[in-house]
Amino acid sequence: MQSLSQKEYKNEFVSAFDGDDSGDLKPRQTPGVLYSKTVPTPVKKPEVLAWSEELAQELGIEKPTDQKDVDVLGGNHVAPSMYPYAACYAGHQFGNWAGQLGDGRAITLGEWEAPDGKSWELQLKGAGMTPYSRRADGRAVLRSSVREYLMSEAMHYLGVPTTRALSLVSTGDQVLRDMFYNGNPGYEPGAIVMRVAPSFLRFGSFEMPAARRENENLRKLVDWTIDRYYPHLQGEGRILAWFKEIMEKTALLMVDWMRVGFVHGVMNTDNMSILGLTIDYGPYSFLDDYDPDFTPNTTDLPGRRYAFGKQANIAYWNLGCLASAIAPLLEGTEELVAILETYPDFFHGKYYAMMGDKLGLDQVQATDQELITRFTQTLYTLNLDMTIFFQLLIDLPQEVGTEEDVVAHFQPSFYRDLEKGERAMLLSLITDYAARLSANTGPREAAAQKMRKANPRFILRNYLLHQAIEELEKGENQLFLKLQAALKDPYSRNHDEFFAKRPDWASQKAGCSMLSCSS
Ligand SMILES: Nc1ncnc2c1ncn2[C@@H]1O[C@H](COP(=O)(O)OP(=O)(O)OP(=O)(O)O)[C@@H](O)[C@H]1O
Ligand SMILES: [Mg+2]
Repeated sequence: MQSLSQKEYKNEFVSAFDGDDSGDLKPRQTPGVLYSKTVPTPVKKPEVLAWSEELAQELGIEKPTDQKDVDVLGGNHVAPSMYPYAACYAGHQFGNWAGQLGDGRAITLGEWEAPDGKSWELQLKGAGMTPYSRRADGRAVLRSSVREYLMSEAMHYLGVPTTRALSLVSTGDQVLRDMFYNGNPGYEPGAIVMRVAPSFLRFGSFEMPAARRENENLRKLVDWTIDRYYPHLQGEGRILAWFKEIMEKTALLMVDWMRVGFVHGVMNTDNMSILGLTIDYGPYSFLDDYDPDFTPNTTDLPGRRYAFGKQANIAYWNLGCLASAIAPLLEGTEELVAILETYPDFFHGKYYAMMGDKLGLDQVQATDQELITRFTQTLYTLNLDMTIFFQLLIDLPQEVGTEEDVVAHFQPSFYRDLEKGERAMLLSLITDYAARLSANTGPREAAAQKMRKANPRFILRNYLLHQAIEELEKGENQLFLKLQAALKDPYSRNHDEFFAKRPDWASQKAGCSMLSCSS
């Protein structure tokens, strides 16, 4: 175990590429470089609110005991071997080219080598102005930092690829935010999350040099990324092979999001990880009642571009942007396009296999695809709670029984009374499902086991986060601690105090269902 302040950090990204070493924080375009040196701006009084001990153990990081370590987490101390920087990236936002964006409030401090030899970037989110802050302040509020801290860890324990969060620190400073975008800004407590990931490179990191026609930078970045993160890909054609892997990782990520009912909310290309990780926890949500049109992001309401059911398509679109960015490195685009076009089939194959696991099917036949579609249609039409419904499905009795029996069994997943036709719809689905389940080659218990692995029982619902944040702002952390414990064990029945639908009061309340990007 080593302490944050005494570690010898590596800075391999910085060593590999030209950067802007000036340290100047004035907002500006930085052509020709992939990053700018950025020292975090000190905060008034950093205090550790939360610490991810399991992650720290894995990385060999000592829990902060002295002020210097806490100061690293708050951006008040930069260890001598660190080279802190903000990365320069671009992006397509809501379908439009946005040009240079960059880390406007994220600062990578250095690379931490873990005992197993793996390297992790340590990054502060909310640590102050960078050359990419544009007109904003480089800060993050407690509300959004709690959401990022808890949710990235929750996703990890759900088995969904994600950036991780090591610590949550309050800064002692106030941050001005117009939370509802209604012209009524107010002060909120500031906070900083230390995130870790093998890399925070995004699709937008490649779009930037491509847009600037900096072919040398682009080629070097692609080569470096493959050597470091995809080292098994060597020789002729490796850029294509690399793109295929990113395509597959991204598709698998979408499948995982659909499995657990996660809606990201801001799938711009600058929020797409080159490693297929979930990155940037902003106005995200789990689904409560199943609705493919649900978007948690108030800014996204007009087009619902980032709604739950559109995520797989948006990922495809985003992969198209990445393909365009790397195309100049290839002789022609035919093969690249051919790989891209395998996405829909690849995704659908994995999607149906995943849904088969959720339903406990031994294998998914063509007729099962119809059954799967009936499930999602029924969930949607009847406004059923996704998570609770699949849990109840695991406990379905061998004998399905009458319509009353079925309705009573699934009652805990209802947000409203069902009409006559809806009750019949549910009965017929469940009857057909039970028949299909008995056609499995394995025993019923094997199906149940598969279902328990595919279907989370605890999800971090927005209203729970909202309540935990309200408490924290009053200086209480009871609910926060309970959620932090529950999220580590999401497939068990050990945290059934949270096994409940979103309460009525939370359905329209800001922060409990929908959120703005203000963070
Ligand atoms: N308070 C802020 N100060 C400076 N820049 C910001 C701020 N909030 C967002 N940005 C910048 O605006 C762009 C889009 O923001 P977005 O909400 O996707 O990212 P984010 O939540 O800040 O960070 P990340 O993607 O690193 O998790 C990014 O370039 C981001 O750095
Ligand atoms: Mg972002």
